[in-house]
Amino acid sequence: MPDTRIAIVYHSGYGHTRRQAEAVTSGVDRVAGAESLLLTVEQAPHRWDELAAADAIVFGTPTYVAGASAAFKAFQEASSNAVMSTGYGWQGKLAAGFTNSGSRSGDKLATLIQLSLFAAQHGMHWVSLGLPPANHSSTGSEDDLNRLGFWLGAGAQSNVDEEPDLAPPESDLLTAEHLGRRVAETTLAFVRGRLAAIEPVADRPRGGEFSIRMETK
Ligand SMILES: Cc1cc2nc3c(=O)[nH]c(=O)nc-3n(C[C@H](O)[C@H](O)[C@H](O)COP(=O)(O)O)c2cc1C
Repeated sequence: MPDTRIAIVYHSGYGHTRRQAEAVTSGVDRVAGAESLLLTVEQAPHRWDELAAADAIVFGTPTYVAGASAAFKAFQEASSNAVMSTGYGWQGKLAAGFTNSGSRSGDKLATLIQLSLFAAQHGMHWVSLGLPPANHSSTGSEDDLNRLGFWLGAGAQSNVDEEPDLAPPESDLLTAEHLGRRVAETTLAFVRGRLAAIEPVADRPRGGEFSIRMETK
């Protein structure tokens, strides 16, 4: 049994963002105690129970016309009925995001902001990329991790005349893998910390079944 399960929900029209999603998944699976669940936005609406059981959800979409793709937006809207309206089941989960587009900028930041607002509307805790920006000096290169210089999530860039076996480049896939590993490690710390904060009823002076141990200096 893994200690934590992390879902990755993504859309990819032509396969490039799928490569990024697979890299996030492999980053999650590199962390002992963590297990990934990779779902497309087409599959996710049939798997709400499995998403409810995950401790974290990583959202991924191509940037189409300066925002998430219409297919990803449809998943967002479906979650409003299926998750928000039925009791905010994703509240307290961790979240992160990634996006891929044709241009180096391509307005990907707008998409990452959109994903983080989506997580906030669900009451989730956002995990940032956690890498310094790179490829911004005379010694930088396209091979650097985080070559596109994002903080909010993982960015990738795919030349529009290249198939997914060539684009996005390895540096962007390694950046996505880093995000997956970071989300898994952060989620494990969060889940284990939450468990450690819960005392069994026998240790409680009064009240219900569990108490949260509040320690003050
Ligand atoms: C409808 C549409 C809109 C797009 N808009 C943008 C854009 O705003 N910025 C950008 O850099 N690339 C844009 N692109 C290019 C895609 O982001 C790029 O080809 C990406 O790799 C596609 O990912 P996918 O193969 O996972 O669908 C657009 C592509 C399409 C089809």
